[in-house]
Amino acid sequence: MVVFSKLPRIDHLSSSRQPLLLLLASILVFRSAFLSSDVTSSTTSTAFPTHSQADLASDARYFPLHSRQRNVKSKLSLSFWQQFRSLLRIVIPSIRSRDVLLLLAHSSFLVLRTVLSVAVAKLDGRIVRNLVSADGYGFLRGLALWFALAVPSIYTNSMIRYLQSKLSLRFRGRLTRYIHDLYLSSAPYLRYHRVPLQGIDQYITADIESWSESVAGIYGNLMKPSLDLLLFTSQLSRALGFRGTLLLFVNYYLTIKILQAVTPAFGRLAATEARLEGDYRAGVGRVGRDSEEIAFYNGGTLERDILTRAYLRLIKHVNSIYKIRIAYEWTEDFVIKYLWSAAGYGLIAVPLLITRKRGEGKNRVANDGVVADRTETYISNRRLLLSLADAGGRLMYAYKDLVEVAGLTGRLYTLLSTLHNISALQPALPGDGNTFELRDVDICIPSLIPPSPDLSKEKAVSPAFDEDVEPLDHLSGSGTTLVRALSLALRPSMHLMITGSNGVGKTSVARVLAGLWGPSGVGARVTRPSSDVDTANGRSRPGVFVVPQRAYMVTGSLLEQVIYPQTLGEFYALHGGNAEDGFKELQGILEAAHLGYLVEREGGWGTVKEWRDVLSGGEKQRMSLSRAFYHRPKFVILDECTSAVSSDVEGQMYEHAKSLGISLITISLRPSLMKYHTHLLTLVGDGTGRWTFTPIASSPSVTTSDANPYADVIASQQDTSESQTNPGSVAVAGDLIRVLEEIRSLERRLEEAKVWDARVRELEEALQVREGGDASQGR
Ligand SMILES: Nc1ncnc2c1ncn2[C@@H]1O[C@H](COP(=O)(O)OP(=O)(O)OP(=O)(O)O)[C@@H](O)[C@H]1O
Repeated sequence: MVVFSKLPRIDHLSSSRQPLLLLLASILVFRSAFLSSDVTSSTTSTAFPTHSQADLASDARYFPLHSRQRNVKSKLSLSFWQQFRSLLRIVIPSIRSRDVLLLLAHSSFLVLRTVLSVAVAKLDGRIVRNLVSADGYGFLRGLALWFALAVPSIYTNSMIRYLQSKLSLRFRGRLTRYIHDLYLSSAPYLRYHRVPLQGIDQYITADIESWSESVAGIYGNLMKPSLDLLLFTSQLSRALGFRGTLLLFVNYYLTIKILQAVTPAFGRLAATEARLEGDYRAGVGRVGRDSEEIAFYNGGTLERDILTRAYLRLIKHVNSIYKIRIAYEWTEDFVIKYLWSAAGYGLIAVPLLITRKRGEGKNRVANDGVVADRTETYISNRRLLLSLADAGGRLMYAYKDLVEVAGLTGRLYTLLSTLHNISALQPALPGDGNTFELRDVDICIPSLIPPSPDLSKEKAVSPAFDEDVEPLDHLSGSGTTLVRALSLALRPSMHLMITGSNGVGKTSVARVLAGLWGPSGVGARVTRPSSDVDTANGRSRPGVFVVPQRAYMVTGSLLEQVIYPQTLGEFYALHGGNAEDGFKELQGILEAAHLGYLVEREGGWGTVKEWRDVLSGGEKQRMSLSRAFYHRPKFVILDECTSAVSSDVEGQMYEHAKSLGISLITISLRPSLMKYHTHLLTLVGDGTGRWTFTPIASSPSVTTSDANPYADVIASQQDTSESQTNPGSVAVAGDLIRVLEEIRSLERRLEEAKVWDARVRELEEALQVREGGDASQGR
């Protein structure tokens, strides 16, 4: 009786209903205000602000490399919480952000659901009490209240689900935006080009999505059961007294200890699963991308084996997770469903049995009231205990989810810390804005070196780390040296041809010239031409533009292929309301690239196709060159980009580029291209890094001093640097030039031979005609 007298009587429910109704009403008002603003701002809510390079640079301090997860086996280690906090800073950037509002709304509904659960438990007891004491009116009133409570309960549940999905979407949106801004960074970082992680698409797509969903889910899964536990325990403790409450806490403690002992390293398992998923996804992507080449080789069977192996590795791992989970789930089910319920029965039964013994011998009328009270208390307590068991179960599931989130957090942190710790490439010197100059530059293959000794130490102590994360390198260190102490200066109207055998480092020189690789060497200096605004047409003119070996076709319309990397918005802004002029200019550019037929054939500038597959190899190369014609850079680097173009068209395009005032830097092995250049850089390729830089004196393409405003510059360059070399390479360069000259003279003779051949045929025909005439006269 002592126990029951401590319980709040159900009759007092009506007085406690007031705050409940108040809470409900305020949440409804808050929610309607929230949703209406949601509808009006639906377009902006998904567009998150761009992060500037300065913001990103200052964020780097939150992503140091040394706080990467040391040992995933320790489940929720300190480093996990540090990493998690760094990621939270991105998804909830400020206390005044909309996400905090969403979290508040979500939390309010979670609190409301718990309050409603307690009310339902009490009402349950009250209905049964009315039944036992045969109070028909009370029973009907209870039933009416039951339905009244159902409405907010159902509404609350659906709002919790809605707000959770919304939170997850916003987390994903913010993280994606942040990583896009960081990953697709322009020079001097070029992180998308220099990041040393494999399977980056898996990190940016699937990992971000899983992390956002799990984190939004975990908030509800942790908060609701924790609230339930608090509230139900406080309600029950009134009924169970000190000893009962103590036993309840002993029960909690034992549960946590047992489950901790049997919980596997879900974090590491989840991280490995994501990595294997990424390997498989990359394999499928590769086959789709290079399907034609694979089909030419008939390599389907081999590719199938490679994909199957990747898939089996993934499935084997997923299967092992399922097996590991069996033992855990057995224990979890037993503890939560059976141990907790049994403990609950015990806790209720003890006081009941004790009071029964004490109450024996009292009169029958009094006993009727006691039985009704006892039934009500039993029903309420039993419901609370069942809800408690349920809350405990959900808390344990949430713990498991949290450990899995630790794995995903580790992967995302690895991505972010790697991106943040890619150092900026050494900026080029400004110079006069029109000159390309290299001084004592070593061209080195960037080596796979860890950026700090700390990291290598860390990797050594962390087996989980080794397993899941590829070695971290920075594309700025110095590895094998391809070219030593390269020095050259290029001014406008100087046209350079770079030649040398395969793999000698020609493209690598272009990488340094374009700023993709940093220069190495003591006192190395690079001066690059800068972008200018063309005074003639007010358009920006890039200092350098590269047409790479492999033609790249962007996703989008035919127009976007030509103007790449300019955006459609920039194109239309440039031409104001008169885009027709722009299209006319572009048509002229396509004509110059011998692609004039394309617009009509493909159905207009707006046609969107998979251009990579639609255009032939030669067409793709000509399209790439047309981009250079469109942007009219001061210098264009042409890296074997006309190998699939016929030599007559190739020559016309080279001449066209020069007529636009573009200086050529051509990487090629074709001697026929020499005539379009004024200088030759030869990479010797004997492993010593030697080179020669020589004027091509007899170049027929060098314009006369009348037409060429820079002729004096060229002349002075030819005078002063007849042949810039590093020691010992003069002979090799001389040989090469002699060979090239000989080829050119043979080509000239071949042309002459064709003329003589035609003349001989002409004379033979004339002779035949004369002989025929003589013969007829003789007859
Ligand atoms: N990122 C890299 N990592 C490792 N090695 C590289 C890397 N880039 C280039 N190399 C190596 O550096 C050497 C020079 O490469 P590069 O592409 O500059 O040659 P190339 O002279 O342009 O050859 P080709 O005429 O065949 O196009 C090659 O042996 C190549 O394998």
